[in-house]
Amino acid sequence: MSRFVDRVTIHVTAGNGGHGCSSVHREKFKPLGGPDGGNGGNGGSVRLVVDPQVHTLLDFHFRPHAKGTNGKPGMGDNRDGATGEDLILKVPDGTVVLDADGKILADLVGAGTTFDAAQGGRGGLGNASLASRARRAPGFALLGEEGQSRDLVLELKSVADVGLVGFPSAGKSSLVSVLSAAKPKIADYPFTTLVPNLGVVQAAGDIFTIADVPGLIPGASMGRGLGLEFLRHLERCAVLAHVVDCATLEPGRDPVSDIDALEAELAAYRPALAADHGLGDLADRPRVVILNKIDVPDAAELADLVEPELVQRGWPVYRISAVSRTGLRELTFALAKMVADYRAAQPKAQPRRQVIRPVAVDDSGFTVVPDPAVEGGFIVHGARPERWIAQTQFENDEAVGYLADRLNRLGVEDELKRLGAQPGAPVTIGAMTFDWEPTTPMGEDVPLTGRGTDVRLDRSERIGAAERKQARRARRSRFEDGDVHE
Ligand SMILES: Nc1nc2c(ncn2[C@@H]2O[C@H](COP(=O)(O)OP(=O)(O)OP(=O)(O)O)[C@@H](O)[C@H]2O)c(=O)[nH]1
Ligand SMILES: [Mg+2]
Repeated sequence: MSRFVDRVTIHVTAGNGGHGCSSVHREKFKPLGGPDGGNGGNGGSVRLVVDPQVHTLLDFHFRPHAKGTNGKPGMGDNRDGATGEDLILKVPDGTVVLDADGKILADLVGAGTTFDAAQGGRGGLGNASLASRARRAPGFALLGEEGQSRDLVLELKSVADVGLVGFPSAGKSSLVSVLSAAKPKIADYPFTTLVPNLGVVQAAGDIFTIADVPGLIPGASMGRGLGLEFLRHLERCAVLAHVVDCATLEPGRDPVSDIDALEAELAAYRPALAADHGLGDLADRPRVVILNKIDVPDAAELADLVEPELVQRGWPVYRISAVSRTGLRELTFALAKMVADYRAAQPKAQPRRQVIRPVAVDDSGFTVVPDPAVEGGFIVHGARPERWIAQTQFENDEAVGYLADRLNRLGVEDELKRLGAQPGAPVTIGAMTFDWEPTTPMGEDVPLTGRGTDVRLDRSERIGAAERKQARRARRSRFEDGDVHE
């Protein structure tokens, strides 16, 4: 029996998007055939998928880092880069996903249930996709976005069929060790068991699992002892079995009062996931009472004494000894039958194809706030402007011009103006701070340019047709004047 790992922190990183390509189509006699740079491929995401074949989180314990494949960059000739492959992490049924702060993000129940752990970065557009009427041959492409990266905590509640409930040293671990191949630690001091052990029990054709959990003491539902830790593991058990120590010499304890004390704890426990999949309250779970240690003479007598009262409560009672291995056969078959009955009574679990995604946030807006660290500076917040910054090749003037246009269209410029930003003010968006140069000198309209460089970045030095004509005329007149001989 492998170690039963039930809580692990994993670091998931999705693949980065591939960069877009900036390329110009070339062909014989057609040297400038228009932009043909392809788009970068999207990065691969990381997904958690419930697989009924997986029973522990052990793998994650050894390999806590998971990364999706990067998207490939776009290429010339309109070839798009390949999409990165998604990384599928198989998790056991009943895995609870929490963020690093302990907030529950998802409870994965049912084969095939999927959780998007990290979203792959979008591929950047190539210059072919960026071409428009106003910008016929863009000399730049967009960069691929980085893949999402985050830490997640995976928690597995033992999804055992039978959960053992009992005071410390009642013999729970001993029982699991004789019923299954599991070898939990057994000792005569309380709280020997600190993490639950799962055992697989075979009863003729039936197989069921049994969870040996830490001992329970009064006050556990308030967190005493290993309290809540213990109760958490019982939430998904189909059958609860009280393991009672009939040989205890502690004053004030006897089988009936032990059971009553533990029942009170079960009743007081508010399952964190009570409503989630119709398991109902712990109180509704079928019970069985196991009177242990009857190899001790006094214990057998005590068992005789209390058995009628327990039977009267409607609970099946079994007398066993884990040490001398008596009464185990009947107990095993009885538990197998209770589990089978319970399973049959449950609505059939449909294989679910549910996909759980982080709630989509509205990313259309943006806000501009004064920068507390810099006098006269501003910070622009917003998913889109921040994404655009990440997509921009800042060494390329055209790309910067395109970014400026996008920000302008979104209204960032207007908002900066409204807040009284002065030209040259340091403006921070995402990881980038730059001096704000209004793209439109206040109040003036800039005509759209044709292809190539944006006029606003670089005033054109090219000579217009009118100027050429004038120059020709000037040359001709000089020639007629004979100046040409000089
Ligand atoms: N005589 C006798 N002793 C037993 C029997 N079953 C368990 N014990 C003893 O009781 C002590 C406690 O047994 P464990 O199996 O560790 O008890 P536990 O309920 O798992 O205890 P915690 O893990 O501390 O909650 C050990 O010394 C066992 O040898 C039994 O049937 N007869
Ligand atoms: Mg134990």
